[in-house]
Amino acid sequence: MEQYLALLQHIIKEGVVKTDRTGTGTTSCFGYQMRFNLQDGFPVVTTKKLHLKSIIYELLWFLKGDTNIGWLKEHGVSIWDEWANKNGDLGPVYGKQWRSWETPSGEVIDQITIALDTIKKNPDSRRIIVNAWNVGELSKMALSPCHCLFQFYVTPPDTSKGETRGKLSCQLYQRSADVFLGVPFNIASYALLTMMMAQVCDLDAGDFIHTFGDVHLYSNHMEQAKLQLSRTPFPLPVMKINPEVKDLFAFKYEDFELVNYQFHPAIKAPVAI
Ligand SMILES: Nc1nc(=O)c2c([nH]1)NC[C@@H]1CN(c3ccc(C(=O)N[C@@H](CCC(=O)O)C(=O)O)cc3)CN21
Ligand SMILES: O=c1ccn([C@H]2C[C@H](O)[C@@H](COP(=O)(O)O)O2)c(=O)[nH]1
Repeated sequence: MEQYLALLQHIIKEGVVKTDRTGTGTTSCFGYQMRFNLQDGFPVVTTKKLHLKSIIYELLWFLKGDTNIGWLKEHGVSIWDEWANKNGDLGPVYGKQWRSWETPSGEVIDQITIALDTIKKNPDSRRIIVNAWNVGELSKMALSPCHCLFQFYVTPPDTSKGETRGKLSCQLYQRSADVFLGVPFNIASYALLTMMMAQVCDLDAGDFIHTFGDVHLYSNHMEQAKLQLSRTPFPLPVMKINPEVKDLFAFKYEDFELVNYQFHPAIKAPVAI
């Protein structure tokens, strides 16, 4: 995960001090990009222990179209607790927009299913986009989408190299990024989504490209970031996914196994609300 350490270093070196909505204060840059070849291993931070269980359950929860924290809490995941109302609702956040975006005429659009169908039937399409930034519903969301738009791209097989399968890549635009707490989650989550989508479309996983708007380190994460930079990263682990699953919406937590994950000790940090 040299890419992640380079991002931490970039913010510490080039960032400007900026106030923010939460009142915490950040060091921030505008615009940055990282690329992960998913054949090189699963991109999980190794310079601290990452809680992969929360990441997998959160992704399955998005894919269910769920926007209430009840299901996450049943599985011991608490990362969304601070933003939910007393009934556990977050408003029309990611799950709603991914699976059931409502148009003014009352039509309901399942963007994920459309993306899957397009990858299978029209892989050269330049319109394979999922957008969570539903301007008309932002005021009803507990938090505006941070990972707000992603696009898929299919590379055809290179027959001169004997390849028989194409590769699926994904690029995410993240408008706002908490580099210490959020970004390790976001990288692993989209890398996994790309691998799952590739498997059910009979493609290999290609690249995950992570593009940022306001990418920041909170002032109370600076020491933790420097501690990570003092540690030597380990080789990346491998994510094994149950090959039997051919329906994106049928994946369960037990279908994933992270093999050979070596990591440095966890580092605690407060989340800015
Ligand atoms: N300021 C902020 N940063 C975020 O990353 C973030 C938000 N707000 N609000 C919405 C979601 C919730 N996300 C979160 C929230 C908390 C952790 C967190 O506390 N992580 C700890 C413990 C992980 C666990 O309990 O599973 C960590 O060490 O990674 C991570 C992502 C990502 N998002
Ligand atoms: O998946 C996520 C969700 C949230 N974040 C971070 C980015 C910001 O630090 C806050 C959101 O605050 P805004 O004022 O709405 O930008 O949450 C993240 O990094 N990843």
